[in-house]
Amino acid sequence: MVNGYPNIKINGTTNGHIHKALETEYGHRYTYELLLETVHYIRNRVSFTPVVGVICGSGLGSLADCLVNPIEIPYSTIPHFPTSTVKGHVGSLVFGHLSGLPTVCMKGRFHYYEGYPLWKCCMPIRVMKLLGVSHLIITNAAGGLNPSYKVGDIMLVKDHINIMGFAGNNPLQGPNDERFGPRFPPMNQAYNRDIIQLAKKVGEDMGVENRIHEGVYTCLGGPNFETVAELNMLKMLGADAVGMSTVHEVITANHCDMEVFAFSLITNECVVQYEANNEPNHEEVIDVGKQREGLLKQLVSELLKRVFENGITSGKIGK
Ligand SMILES: O=P(O)(O)O[C@H]1O[C@H](CO)[C@@H](O)[C@H]1O
Ligand code: HPA
Repeated sequence: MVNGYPNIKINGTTNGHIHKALETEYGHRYTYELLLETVHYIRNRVSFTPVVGVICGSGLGSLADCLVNPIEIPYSTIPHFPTSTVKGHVGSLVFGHLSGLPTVCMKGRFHYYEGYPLWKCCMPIRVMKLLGVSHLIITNAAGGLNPSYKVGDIMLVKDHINIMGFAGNNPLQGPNDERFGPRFPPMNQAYNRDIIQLAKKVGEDMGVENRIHEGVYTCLGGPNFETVAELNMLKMLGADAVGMSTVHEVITANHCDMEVFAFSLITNECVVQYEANNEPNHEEVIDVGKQREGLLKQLVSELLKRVFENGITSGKIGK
């Protein structure tokens, strides 16, 4: 490997043309070294090493309010960081302690529809990894496809369908730097099963087990909400909830060997019939996030406490 590019040799010599082509195609991507500059900037401002990362979904930024002694760093001031452009995504990293654990919250994420390529949307995940984060909690607002889901319910993500990946759009595309992870990462145990079980138990103890489900999330590119035909297709494929984020983040986090737990707040029921006249909208999505913030804060704080009390590291079978 040379600067993250494969050192391709043809007839015994390194092929400069191929290098040049890769440079043009992928040279704009974040190298390991570039991300270290971002990490260096952050470390100069935060005195502790975060072990937990939380990505706050649309309207869920208040999860960061749980942090004790918060230090907030706007994305716009961090070297090489993209900026947030979506309502309900403030655009800052907040460091502090959550249930006694050193934590960093992303108050605002990056979406493909904002014009960022997937590798850019996922850049903060590698930054969190380099900072020391081992456990990542990913949250999102999503439309409920499963007819048993109601607005305000929580879906613990047990798996995903990477629709954008079907067309070859993947955050790991391009030269692979082994310092982040392997060329061909497995994805069949992408969501830590032990943490899912623990979250169900926390839900029971909070008396909200009837509002908590386990299901399959899928992500489309957005920004438009889906057509009736698209939603019916996604249902047939086995998706229980649909959104415009998370999947590529989960892939990037697994690639660099983080423990991942994700949940969706069901903010609207997907309209799967032509006769219905209700339409989804982003304001409603954010409102539902606000209505459920108390419950989600309690769930996340209690879950994290138990994850670390129980010493859950890998939720993978056989590890
Ligand atoms: O996935 P998060 O960021 O929670 O946001 C969801 O809400 C927005 C649509 O209202 C989309 O961005 C969708 O992905
Ligand atoms: N579709 C896609 N993304 C979403 C939805 C939806 O219905 N609700 C919240 N984010």
